[in-house]
Amino acid sequence: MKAIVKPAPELKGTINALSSKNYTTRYMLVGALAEGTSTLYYPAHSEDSDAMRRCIRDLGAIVEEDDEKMTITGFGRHPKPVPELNVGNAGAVLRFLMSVAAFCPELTFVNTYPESLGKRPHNDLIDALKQMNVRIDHNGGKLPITIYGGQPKGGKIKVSGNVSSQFLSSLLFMTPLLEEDSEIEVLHDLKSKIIVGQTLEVLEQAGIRIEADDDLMRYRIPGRQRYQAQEYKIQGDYPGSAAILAAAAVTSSDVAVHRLEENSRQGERAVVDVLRAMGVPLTHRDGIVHVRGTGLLKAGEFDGDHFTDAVLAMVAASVFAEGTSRFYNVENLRYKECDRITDFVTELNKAGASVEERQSEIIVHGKPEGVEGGVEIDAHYDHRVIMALTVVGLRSKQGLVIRDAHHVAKSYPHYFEHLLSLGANIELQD
Ligand SMILES: O=C(O)C1=C[C@@H](OP(=O)(O)O)[C@@H](O)[C@H](O)C1
Ligand SMILES: C=C(OP(=O)(O)O)C(=O)O
Repeated sequence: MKAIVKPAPELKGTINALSSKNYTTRYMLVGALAEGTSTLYYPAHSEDSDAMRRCIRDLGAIVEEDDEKMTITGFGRHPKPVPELNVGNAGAVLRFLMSVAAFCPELTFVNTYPESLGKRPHNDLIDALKQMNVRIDHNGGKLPITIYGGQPKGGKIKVSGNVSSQFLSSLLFMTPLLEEDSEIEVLHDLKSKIIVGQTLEVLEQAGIRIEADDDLMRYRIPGRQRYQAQEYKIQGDYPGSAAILAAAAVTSSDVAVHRLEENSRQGERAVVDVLRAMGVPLTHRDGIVHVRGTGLLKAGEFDGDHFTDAVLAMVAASVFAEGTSRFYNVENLRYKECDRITDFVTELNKAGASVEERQSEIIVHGKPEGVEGGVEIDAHYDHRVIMALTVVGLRSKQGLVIRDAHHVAKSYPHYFEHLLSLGANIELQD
């Protein structure tokens, strides 16, 4: 699908935020690891959540759904020994299930997105699982990956945290089910640290006990635990909503996004403060972020690791700010659906923005007068590139054509529909 994004001077209306992708994958997983029946209210519906649902079903969970809820009868620590799983393009789903696969005799994760997930590294998790008596065949740390499990062992486990927090989260979900107690030590830095808080929150709700140091670098996990079947309610998604808020910030707007809890543990909640720091007029109360945009923004300096999945949307907003903005501590954006520094900066500059890259920074020289546009953008298989470039297109002189825009469905299938409902002028062509 091609998205032809035309300039939109004004956006107006109300959106219900989609449900959180990162909570949905976690609640589905803990539902599958429990032995009774859990209920998830308002789970997300997107390619990534579909991937988790498909995989836990393949592994033996019974999943039933109606319009508002999903019930999951789990398999506990006894997944069905299937030969193969297809996680689509979902990094978190792959990494969380690699540890679960350690309970299966032989399971291959296939490579269906060679240009995206197929390029992402998983060595740090492979190294950790090897310490646990799990044998693994892999393609230089990448897909396809075959896990020969059966008898995983706890004990002392070291895992590096400087590429992705998902490796640590994966081990935190699996180690409580082991016979032995475990101690996990995180080596190097821990990137996307905030999201590990979401993992610990969900584990606690599922009745799992874990002792974590305050800096989240060491954990003590008693073995022989059982996940409890529970009821979970999924909150609105900040990372996806960040793109809608950025669109409202760069136009003349009156846009309210509902279902965004003020006290959420999603790191991307920080976008409210980032936009405020850029001078965007907004309020946040009763779960509603209300932007009354003027299109005037000022530059700022931000530690992007605090809101990793919303950095691209905030960079897109800063393209129109007065002054130079700096997003630092973002090196691990290079290991996501595409290289979100080099690939994204290339597309922004193609659109007429003035953006520079460093190994772990994105530097934006703002153009309050707008960018030229009038070019075709490559989506690089990345939903967040698509959402962010759409924001840029809305304030370009000649619009932008985004190729392969259907990849937006990885996390936010209704993104264009939501923007259209606010009055954006976007044509979608198959
Ligand atoms: O744990 C999770 O669900 C996620 C962790 C983050 O990845 P990294 O830890 O690789 O930064 C985030 O970007 C991703 O969308 C989801
Ligand atoms: C990086 C992302 O997801 P994942 O790592 O789960 O593929 C994302 O949603 O932006």
